[in-house]
Amino acid sequence: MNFEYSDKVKDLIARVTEFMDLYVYPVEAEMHKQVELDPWSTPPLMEDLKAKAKAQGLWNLFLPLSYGKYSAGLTNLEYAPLAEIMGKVLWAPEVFNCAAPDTGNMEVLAKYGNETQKKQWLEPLLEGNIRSAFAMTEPDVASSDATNIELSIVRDGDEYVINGRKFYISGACRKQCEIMIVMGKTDPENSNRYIQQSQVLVPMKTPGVTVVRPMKVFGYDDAPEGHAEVVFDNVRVPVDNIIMGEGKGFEIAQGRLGPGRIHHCMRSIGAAQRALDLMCKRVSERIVFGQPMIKQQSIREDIAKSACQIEQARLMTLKAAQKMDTEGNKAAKDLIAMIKIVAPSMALDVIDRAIQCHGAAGVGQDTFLAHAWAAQRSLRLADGPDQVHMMQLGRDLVKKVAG
Ligand SMILES: Cc1cc2nc3c(=O)[nH]c(=O)nc-3n(C[C@H](O)[C@H](O)[C@H](O)COP(=O)(O)OP(=O)(O)OC[C@H]3O[C@@H](n4cnc5c(N)ncnc54)[C@H](O)[C@@H]3O)c2cc1C
Repeated sequence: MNFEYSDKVKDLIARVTEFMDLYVYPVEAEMHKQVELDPWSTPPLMEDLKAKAKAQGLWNLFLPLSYGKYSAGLTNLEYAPLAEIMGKVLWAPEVFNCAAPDTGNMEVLAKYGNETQKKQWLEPLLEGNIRSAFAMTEPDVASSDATNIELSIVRDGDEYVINGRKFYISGACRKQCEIMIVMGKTDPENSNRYIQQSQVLVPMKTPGVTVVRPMKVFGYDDAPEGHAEVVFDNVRVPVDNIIMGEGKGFEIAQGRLGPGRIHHCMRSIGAAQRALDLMCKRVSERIVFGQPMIKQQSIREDIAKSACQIEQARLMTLKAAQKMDTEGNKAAKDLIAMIKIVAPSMALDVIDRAIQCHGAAGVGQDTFLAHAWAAQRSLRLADGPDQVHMMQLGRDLVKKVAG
């Protein structure tokens, strides 16, 4: 394995770092103020930053080479250090049009959408002109098992009629969110539970779609993105809005998750690294019992353990990314599961230590730590709870050895 970056990637790392230093970190407080004023709209500051990033060619870096004309030309391995830098500020990935759930939705449309769907939805998403959501989880069933999904999609002539309730649908609260990819069942009685599901494009403004409320994450509403509870009450869309065809929902969901999961992990590493950097600064400045905190052995251990954990996770992420690039997402399945199990918990450990070093300030609003902790804790659920990855990984590893 060779994780030495090419000159092209070194240049991008320098440019994304400089962009963050010049334009993102200095406006973190201002961004929060703008969000508070109008929680469910894209803040004007975000639009300014997007325009700057786009003008500098720091745009859509996430889309791997295999997506042809839509790709910015980077492999997963090359994108990893860039996503890590963006992950240091929760809202920064959007500045570069590299934020979930849009990234996953763009990948789905690029890979599985037809030409009309691409024109109508992928192109404005790639331009950053609209936002999107992916609606799978339902409050009434254990949604970590996609075969449980109950939302019904029934064909009626040239239309599908959709009924059901979803929650924690990231992005759907935002006024600029125009399209949802909705997972439901077109064939609930099929004896094969993996072809009961389909994915359908539902414009947010379709009659019968209601955003009931923003769900919270440890008290955070994560505006302007938010995580919506959404009701579908006799929602009608043309049959052409189906992606790939009936019964393909599960297959598309599987195809979407590999890249999305590893992108989350890259950003988790960035969040952990920023927490460690803050911790280092704090312990060298703060005097406890007559000397800087760093003079204490336990603090040095916290710093050392955090650095070890971050580097382990980083290397594992790079290995998974490289395998995706060289052998495909399916071949990298085990490594992606491993890093999805490891990275958010690692980030939680590191952020928790950083919180402790910061005392009360660590749980407050003056550092990014508390919100970062909440986001990383959610990631142990979102895109599949840890236990589901472990269940599948354990099963597959044993199969390889014992047949
Ligand atoms: C901040 C946030 C954003 C999200 N964004 C989206 C989104 O945009 N779109 C969307 O569709 N969903 C989204 N989700 C939902 C998320 O994907 C689901 O919460 C997740 O898939 C788990 O489904 P569930 O909540 O129904 O939990 P359940 O399926 O009810 O599982 C509950 C718990 O059961 C345990 N469990 C499950 N299986 C096993 C097992 N095999 N062995 C042992 N224990 C097990 C796990 O501890 C699991 O956490 C988001 C969630 C959060 C918190």
